Amino acid sequence: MASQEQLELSGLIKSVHQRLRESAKQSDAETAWQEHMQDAERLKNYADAMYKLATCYWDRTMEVSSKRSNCRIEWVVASCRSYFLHPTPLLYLFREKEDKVMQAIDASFRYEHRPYLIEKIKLLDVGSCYNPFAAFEEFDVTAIDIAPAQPSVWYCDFLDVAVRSIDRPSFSPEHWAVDALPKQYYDAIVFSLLLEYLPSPDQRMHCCRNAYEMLRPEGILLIITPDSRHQGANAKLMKNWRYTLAGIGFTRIKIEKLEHVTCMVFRRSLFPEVGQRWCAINREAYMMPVLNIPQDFNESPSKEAAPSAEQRTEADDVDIRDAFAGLPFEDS
Ligand SMILES: C[S@@+](CC[C@H](N)C(=O)[O-])C[C@H]1O[C@@H](n2cnc3c(N)ncnc32)[C@H](O)[C@@H]1O
Repeated sequence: MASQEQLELSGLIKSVHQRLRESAKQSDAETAWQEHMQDAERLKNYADAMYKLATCYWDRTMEVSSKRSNCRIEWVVASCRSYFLHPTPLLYLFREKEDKVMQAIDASFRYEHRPYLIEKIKLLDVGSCYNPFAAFEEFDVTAIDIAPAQPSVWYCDFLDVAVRSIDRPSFSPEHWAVDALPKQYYDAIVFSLLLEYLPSPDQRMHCCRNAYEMLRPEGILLIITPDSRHQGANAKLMKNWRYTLAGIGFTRIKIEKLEHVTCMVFRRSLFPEVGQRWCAINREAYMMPVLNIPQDFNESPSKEAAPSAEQRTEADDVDIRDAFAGLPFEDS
């Protein structure tokens, strides 16, 4: 069962997310974000709480219960290894698949692939907080955050970062900050529990477009999103993410439900037509190019009375369960 401290840390994180969403509803997401970014104390408290929760509770619980395969960090590492470094990297399998799709569009399609050369996997961890991937030697990590909890994490707002045709990331060491990030440079970009921090679907979309710009063709975007509901409960939402990202030029190549999160890998396709074809074939009536999260559809908690036992929905039960599991994000 969760300790008092764990509940307090979760509560603090939840309240920051909630406050930001409330303020975006009352003004607009851009204004709410600017105000949020001015609040140095709140950002610092959030960073401290997140760091402690992740390293003292979540990661440790996974180790103790021998469920390391259930850990989002390990999942990202394993996915990158099999995609880039396996004796037969998955990357080449997806080339073959894309070629087949292109030939279905145009029977005369031919493309001469080159080997995807890689020494270390260049990984951009957006919303890194405490730079968990620094511990793995196969990565050359750029860790960024609006509230770094470790000195190896650079200050950077991914919603407001310059994306340039430069040959490496540009830093301003005196400010511990990123000046600009390069186009078509990273092999892998990680959004671990990032998107639900952002109060509006447009901001989430902006992050995904930025990721597309910064990834090498055939690079991958790994998205971890909180999800404690049963397998399939968020299936429509996740399928809509797939639809939306396909429209940008990503192909979803893996999705896996772990105990408290859904993990996905999207490949920056060599040919945007691959995503467009997926959209054309798979579009269902409800699908829209928008990145919603469950919280977008909830009423303001301040206006709601606490539900009685009979009124409680699955989401409320998940709230209660998560408070004890220590994952704070399935909030109202
Ligand atoms: C829930 S924490 C996740 C931390 C870490 N990735 C993990 O999985 O444990 C979300 C992080 O995203 C950061 N963040 C939110 N918006 C951001 C933005 N626009 N640019 C960079 N970092 C951002 C927050 O400061 C916070 O550290």
